[in-house]
Amino acid sequence: MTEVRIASKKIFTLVLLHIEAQKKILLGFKKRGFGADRYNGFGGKVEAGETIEAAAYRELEEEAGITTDVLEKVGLLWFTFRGDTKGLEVHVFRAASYNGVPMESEEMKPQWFPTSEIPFSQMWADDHHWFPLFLSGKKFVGKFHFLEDQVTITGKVLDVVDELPEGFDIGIDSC
Ligand SMILES: CNc1ncnc2c1ncn2[C@@H]1O[C@H](COP(=O)(O)OP(=O)(O)OP(=O)(O)O)[C@@H](O)[C@H]1O
Repeated sequence: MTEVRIASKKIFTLVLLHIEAQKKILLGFKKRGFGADRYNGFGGKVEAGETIEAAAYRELEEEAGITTDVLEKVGLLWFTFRGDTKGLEVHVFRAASYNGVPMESEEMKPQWFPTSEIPFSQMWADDHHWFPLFLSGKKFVGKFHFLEDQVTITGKVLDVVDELPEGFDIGIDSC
């Protein structure tokens, strides 16, 4: 067990558009910034004065050029990195339908994938742990501790829950 001291947190959203009837999911190839050159859902930092849900709708539109009528909150993830006292709290949402046509933005290039062919080798290392829970309609809470390389996971907790907590506490954690 390693002790991790987290002094502050940043809140992010992550939206996954999952069309269950067609067994497909929309991901975006991130062209710049944090997580560049990886596929991910659409999302970003929650801005001051904005609700987390509003940020999720906004980022989906900004990054993928589409809107959705309903977002369901399905997951809460907590990422920490060795040598960094900042925690990343990611609120994961599911969209089951959308309006418009997915379009490439400055940040993301959207691409559909069959849910049986999700490109985990080109995604964040945590994704292959929790995507199966997402795809099977579960709600989940996960904590992942990474090395500085942002690839190696040295600590992991992942639980299926009935109700999602509001967020994570900063302070001392072990993993
Ligand atoms: C560590 N393991 C991780 N696994 C899966 N997803 C992760 C992640 N860590 C961050 N994410 C997501 O990556 C996006 C970053 O967003 P990011 O581009 O930094 O934000 P935003 O669009 O506000 O940035 P700009 O400042 O405009 O560039 C955001 O959806 C966030 O939820």
